[in-house]
Amino acid sequence: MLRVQDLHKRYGEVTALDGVTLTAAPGRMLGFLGPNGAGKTTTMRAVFGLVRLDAGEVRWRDREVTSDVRLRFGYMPEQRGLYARMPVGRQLRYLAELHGMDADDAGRATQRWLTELGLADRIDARLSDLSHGNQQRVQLAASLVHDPELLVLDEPFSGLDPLGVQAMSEVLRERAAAGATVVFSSHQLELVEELCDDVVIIAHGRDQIAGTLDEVRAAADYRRVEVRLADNRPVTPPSGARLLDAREGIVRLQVPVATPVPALVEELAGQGTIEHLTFTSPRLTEVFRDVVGASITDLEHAAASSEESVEVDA
Ligand SMILES: Nc1ncnc2c1ncn2[C@@H]1O[C@H](COP(=O)(O)OP(=O)(O)OP(=O)(O)O)[C@@H](O)[C@H]1O
Repeated sequence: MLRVQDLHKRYGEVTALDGVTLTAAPGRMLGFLGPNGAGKTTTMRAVFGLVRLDAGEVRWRDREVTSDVRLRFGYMPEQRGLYARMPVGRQLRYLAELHGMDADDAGRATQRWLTELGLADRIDARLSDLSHGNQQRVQLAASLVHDPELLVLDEPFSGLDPLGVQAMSEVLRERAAAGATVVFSSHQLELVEELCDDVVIIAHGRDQIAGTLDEVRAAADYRRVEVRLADNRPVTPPSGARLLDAREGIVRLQVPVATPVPALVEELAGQGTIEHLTFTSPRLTEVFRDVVGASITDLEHAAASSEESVEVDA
């Protein structure tokens, strides 16, 4: 279990972390989300001791995270940090040995991961001679080559083509299934929804919502309704509902969570024959927009009221 507890970090005037707290469990995948500048990279770097924190702590399996403990961690940083001119295989073997593997095991692990990621024939190529997506695969291999118990990846999917996304997804799923704790940040929320068991959304260096994917989606105070009436008859939103959009005959509505489903069905049925009706929790994208939008509004209110109080004091 990884526990990140109440992290605080300022860079001069900028508050990067303002109490970030999260837990990631073995055998599960955690999506670590937040808008640009929310503090995701700073939190991840803190797990690896790369940030001098003002306050807070990181614990692994209820113990302090020392450099020995970190040998069992794997990190794919946002600023990819491998040696551009060194042959791919050589640097993977080197990194495996740095993490305590002997030369034979390091060689085998290098072969295994390059094969698994479709790069076996590039083992002697220089990293800089590979395409962007293949360099990203090597970065992934570098974070995995020592078989870490905790895998932390900063935007691993950015810039990958659909096949690269699929390969990356499969590896992460397989690692979690093998018992590793997997944490990754991403702005591709559909992908997060597809892959993750758990989700944390942060904004302004603070966590805003955390839980299983289902909990986070169900926490919203509305549900999504999709409806199509026979003959594409138009739908008038029932009382309390809000029209989201209408495309190809399907009308999407937001209804308050307290709306009784039978009453909703009755009202829609009164408008025509229902051919299609679904009632689901909002998508992660909607939750993200709600949570992050609300926190920006809160901050603006706080700023406005502090300005007001300055004026009153003056
Ligand atoms: N070394 C640094 N010096 C000064 N400010 C920094 C430094 N590192 C991060 N920050 C600031 O801290 C805040 C959080 O940055 P961070 O990179 O953690 O955000 P992020 O959530 O990873 O963003 P993104 O989604 O854009 O990658 C930002 O305002 C950033 O400018």
